[in-house]
Amino acid sequence: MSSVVMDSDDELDIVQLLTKRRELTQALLDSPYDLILYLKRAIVYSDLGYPDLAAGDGYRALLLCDEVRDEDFEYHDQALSALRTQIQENSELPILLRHHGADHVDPHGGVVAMDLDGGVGDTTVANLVHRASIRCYQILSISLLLCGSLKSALDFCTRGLATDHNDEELLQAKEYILEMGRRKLKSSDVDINDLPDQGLARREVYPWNDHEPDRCSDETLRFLNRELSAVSSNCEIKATELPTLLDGSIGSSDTDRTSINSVTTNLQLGVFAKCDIAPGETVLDEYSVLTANNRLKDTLCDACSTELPPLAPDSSVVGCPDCDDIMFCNEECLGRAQESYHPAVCDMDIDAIGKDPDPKESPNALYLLLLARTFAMAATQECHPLDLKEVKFIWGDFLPSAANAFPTTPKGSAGPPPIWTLPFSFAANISGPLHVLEKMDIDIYASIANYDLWIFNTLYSKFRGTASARVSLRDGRPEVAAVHPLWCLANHDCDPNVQWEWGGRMRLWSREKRYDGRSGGIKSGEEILNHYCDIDLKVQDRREWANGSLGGWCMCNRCKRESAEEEEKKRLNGHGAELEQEGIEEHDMLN
Ligand SMILES: C[S@@+](CC[C@H](N)C(=O)[O-])C[C@H]1O[C@@H](n2cnc3c(N)ncnc32)[C@H](O)[C@@H]1O
Repeated sequence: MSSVVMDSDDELDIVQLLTKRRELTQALLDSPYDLILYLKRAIVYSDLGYPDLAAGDGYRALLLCDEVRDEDFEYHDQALSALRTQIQENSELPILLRHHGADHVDPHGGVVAMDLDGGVGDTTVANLVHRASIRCYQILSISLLLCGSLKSALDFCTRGLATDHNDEELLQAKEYILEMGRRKLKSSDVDINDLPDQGLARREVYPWNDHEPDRCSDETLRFLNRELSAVSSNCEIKATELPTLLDGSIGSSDTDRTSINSVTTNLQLGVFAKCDIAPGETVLDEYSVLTANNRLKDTLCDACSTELPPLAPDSSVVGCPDCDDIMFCNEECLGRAQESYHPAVCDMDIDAIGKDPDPKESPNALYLLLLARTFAMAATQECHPLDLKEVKFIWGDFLPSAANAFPTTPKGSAGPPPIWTLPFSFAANISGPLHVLEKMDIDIYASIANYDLWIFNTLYSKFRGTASARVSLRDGRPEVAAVHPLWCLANHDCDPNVQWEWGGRMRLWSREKRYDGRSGGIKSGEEILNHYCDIDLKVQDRREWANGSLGGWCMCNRCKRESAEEEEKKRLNGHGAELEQEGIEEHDMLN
């Protein structure tokens, strides 16, 4: 894994930019409808190397431009008053609105004479909003390009050029987007509808994220073991050294990988037997409301996402007394929903979001729905989303910020660096979550303390590393997803000693027999070896899956042995032992 070497000047810059970001965030908490503050923070994010977060702020600023322009809009008065204050107090506005900080395409391009002369009349405001909206389009076009979200980048660029068809920065941005589009599509003709929108962003504990716990501390382990004792009598959670997994592009044989992996381990959590567990005995039985399903008007429980029992006169099925069409398995599920998430979405017309998606959008839609459920839990429980106990302690597969700090430039952009492993698109990470919040009647400006883009990204990182899915029997696509915060602490092995089934509750029990017919049972002190993939797959298929889902090849004893056997077979057949690996598209457990 490569990282960027930084000198002390770079570090000083970063410290200063982080201070600016903190001050601007505080200013936004005090004045949430100020589009200029959003633009300023977007530029800081861009200079810090977070184009996804820059795009998020550019988009909120663009929405606020509409609020200023249209007096019928909900936040018109607040947005206009914040802008008038900026005009009166901020003499640097014309400079800010001219061009883009560090990533600007032409530092002197697009300069428009702007006379603010301290006036706050309609003409000044109209001029300023016009210029600000172009600035938003510039930031969105370049930032989305850097994340690889090309279709949205071109869409915003085209909208910007419709506002000012001579804007040099937008014209240049359009060239860059088309150039990358031609390379991606391997064609000289670029149709916006063919451009990819699925890009990547940095997956990390942001330097300002103070919600993450020390996952291996005594305090965390005490808390988690208290939670575990409610769903398991024979296991405990402990810190454990795991081999650091390397992605499939580094070395092709097990010999390469074993020599690299043998020196690298990292401290994570795992689940261990605290007494002998007999074959067939239950290991864990966990209920979660952090579930989602993407079937519109289907017969699933809204809380646990299991199939509802048949509707008969003595059926246990109950509906919410205050809204239509929302059904639960029984009073227990209704009760859990009422105490944990349902009041925030009761009768809110939120049901259609993410439902019946285009098949290739199925996993993204489920993750967005998990995000929506988290928002509802946070709002109902009046808690920060990252402090919910179902979310706070789960694995996020984060990389250190320094490893992610790749300089990116729109010129000749090859797309986001592959070390950025969080799948990102404008729809899934920016507009989708904001749409959910609006449907929940949450003010998307006044609530950034709880619902800022970096928080959505942190949630996505966690869900992509831990959610399990059920696929449709009709078309094999994922249609139901859930996070079981304790189940997901058990590590993977292709020779698992447990089996699991998820139907309302996640049940884990000791296998009667291991995959090769050995008898089951787990000895006290042994690790609970879960399985996240189909263990009947061949070793190469399991490894391809693990490369995308675990973040590297599985190095369990079974994989190492079977892979050596395959290599030997190939050698004997004279085919060579090279294994082709596909590039990583997605790191998640749903795929
Ligand atoms: C769902 S989490 C499992 C629990 C995790 N160890 C924790 O601390 O919460 C999945 C992550 O655990 C790690 N992991 C699971 N099984 C592993 C294995 N067999 N070898 C190495 N790492 C493993 C990988 O980093 C993977 O991304």
